[in-house]
Amino acid sequence: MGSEALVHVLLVSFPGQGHVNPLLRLGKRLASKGLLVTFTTPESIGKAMRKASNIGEELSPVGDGFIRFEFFEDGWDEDETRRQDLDQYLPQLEKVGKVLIPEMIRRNAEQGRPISCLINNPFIPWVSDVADSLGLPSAMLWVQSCACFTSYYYYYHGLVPFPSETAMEIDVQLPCMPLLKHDEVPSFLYPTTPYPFLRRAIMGQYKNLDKPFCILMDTFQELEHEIIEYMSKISPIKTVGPLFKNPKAPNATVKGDFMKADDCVGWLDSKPASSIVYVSFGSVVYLKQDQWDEIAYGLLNSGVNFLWVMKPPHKDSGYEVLKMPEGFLEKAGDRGKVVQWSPQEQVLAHPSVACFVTHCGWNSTMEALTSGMPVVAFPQWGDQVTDAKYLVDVFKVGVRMCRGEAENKLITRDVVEQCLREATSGPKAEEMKQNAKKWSAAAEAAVAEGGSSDRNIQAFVDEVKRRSLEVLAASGKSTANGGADLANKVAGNGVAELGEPKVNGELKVVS
Ligand SMILES: O=c1c(-c2ccc(O)cc2)coc2cc(O[C@@H]3O[C@H](CO)[C@@H](O)[C@H](O)[C@H]3O)cc(O)c12
Ligand SMILES: O=c1ccn([C@@H]2O[C@H](COP(=O)(O)OP(=O)(O)O)[C@@H](O)[C@H]2O)c(=O)[nH]1
Repeated sequence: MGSEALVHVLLVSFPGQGHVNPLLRLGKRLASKGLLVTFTTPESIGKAMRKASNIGEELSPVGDGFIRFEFFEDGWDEDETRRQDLDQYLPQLEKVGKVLIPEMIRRNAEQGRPISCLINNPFIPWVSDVADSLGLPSAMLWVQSCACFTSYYYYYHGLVPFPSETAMEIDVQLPCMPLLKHDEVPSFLYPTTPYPFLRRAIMGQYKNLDKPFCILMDTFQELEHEIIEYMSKISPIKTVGPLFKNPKAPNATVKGDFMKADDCVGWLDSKPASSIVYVSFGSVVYLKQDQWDEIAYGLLNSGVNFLWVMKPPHKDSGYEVLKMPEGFLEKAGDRGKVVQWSPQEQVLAHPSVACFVTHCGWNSTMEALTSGMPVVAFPQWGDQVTDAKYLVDVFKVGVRMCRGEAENKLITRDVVEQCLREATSGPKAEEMKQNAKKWSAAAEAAVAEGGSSDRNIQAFVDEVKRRSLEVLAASGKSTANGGADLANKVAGNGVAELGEPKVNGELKVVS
């Protein structure tokens, strides 16, 4: 069967690594269930992805379906510095996306691949408006935890008091969640956050939350059981995680890294079991030089082996380029390896790695839990502070090294050393390892055939197929004939002239 006959979904991603990774993983999961998936994000990132990963023009088979890429221009010059300012960049993406995405949809229909559903991640909520205007259904992939989804939901609707200028230090109690201390609430919600643009970006998604027919989440029922059950009654959520485990296509080579990972697996292989600490703060967090130095000395003094990711800052970010302390690399010798970007999935799965010093981004959190890897929590901002609370107090797989950037406290080398020792040897380390292994087994079961996330993905795929029949019935064509009629009905300005969708009982699912 050719890819033309498959139901086709378009995934539109915000151009950040922590957003592309989960959406692309969802794409592979949907493809493995027999859909044709087109993944799109701005060309500026497309260029980086093509260079770093195996992404070509062609269709890649994944399980029973296929995935392909198309990128769109964001309308700015390659070296435009305004991209660093989300208050300017997000409106620009919306302006060009509202023209170029409908054009992409029309082109695909003309080429015999009519699109049946749009899926976006947060920060680009206008994708649902584009879908609406074309009479297409849309879904959203939430890329943080359900606990954070709930926190933002309660904040947006003003359902409980949050820290405010007049009451900064109040704790927040949300249903089915542990009490969050004021500094465990996602930090974009503090009145003092240095990143109000990220709060605005997230709130923009909540303004449009009634548009997607489904909110997919990269978490799993067993992990956040009570809060998922509670929020399911309020919002059409479906948990489909951990997305980075794909049992039907485990070796799919399609990856969305923006930077080529440095080769470090040979070095990991050369070290004894459970002897290495892996240190990474994700793709957007940058520490200050004095904090970096303390971590370096903490690593040296603890005597552990370590793999440390030191990624260069974006040239327009305004961050200082960090340096290792004088003589650090010589003192570490073969005990340590510093890389610019790591193949994190492989690192976390490696038997030589004992624990993960992480900024607790949600992707890193899910990857650690799923890999059965204990963590040392070093959150900075946003959802990271909430994720750290869960890793340490709820999932019980972590040691806390700090409480977040808002604390404005230098974590000394002695504290770093002490946390590393606690996480790598002794009874606490053993207990965390056992807990991490339990989460890993629960995660495997959730994505295995018939598991909670697998059932939810299957139900979503079935729903997309059902709705695709409605869309095609409304355009008077079936997928097999290319849906050129739909293409004709999509006007140049992106406004579809379709009537009310209606089901045509005679059409059959063609895949
Ligand atoms: O890429 C960005 C950009 C950005 C700015 C300019 C530009 O031209 C392109 C991109 C801004 O904020 C981000 C924030 C992020 O938060 C991260 O988002 C994850 C998923 O929501 C969380 O789990 C993590 O904790 C959190 O650190 C992740 C990102 O990838 C980005
Ligand atoms: O050296 C690195 C550092 C990070 N990552 C990946 O980048 C993503 C980072 O997402 P996360 O939500 O953890 O943090 P963010 O970068 O969004 O703050 C995760 O999928 C990591 O596996 C990676 O592949 N290599």
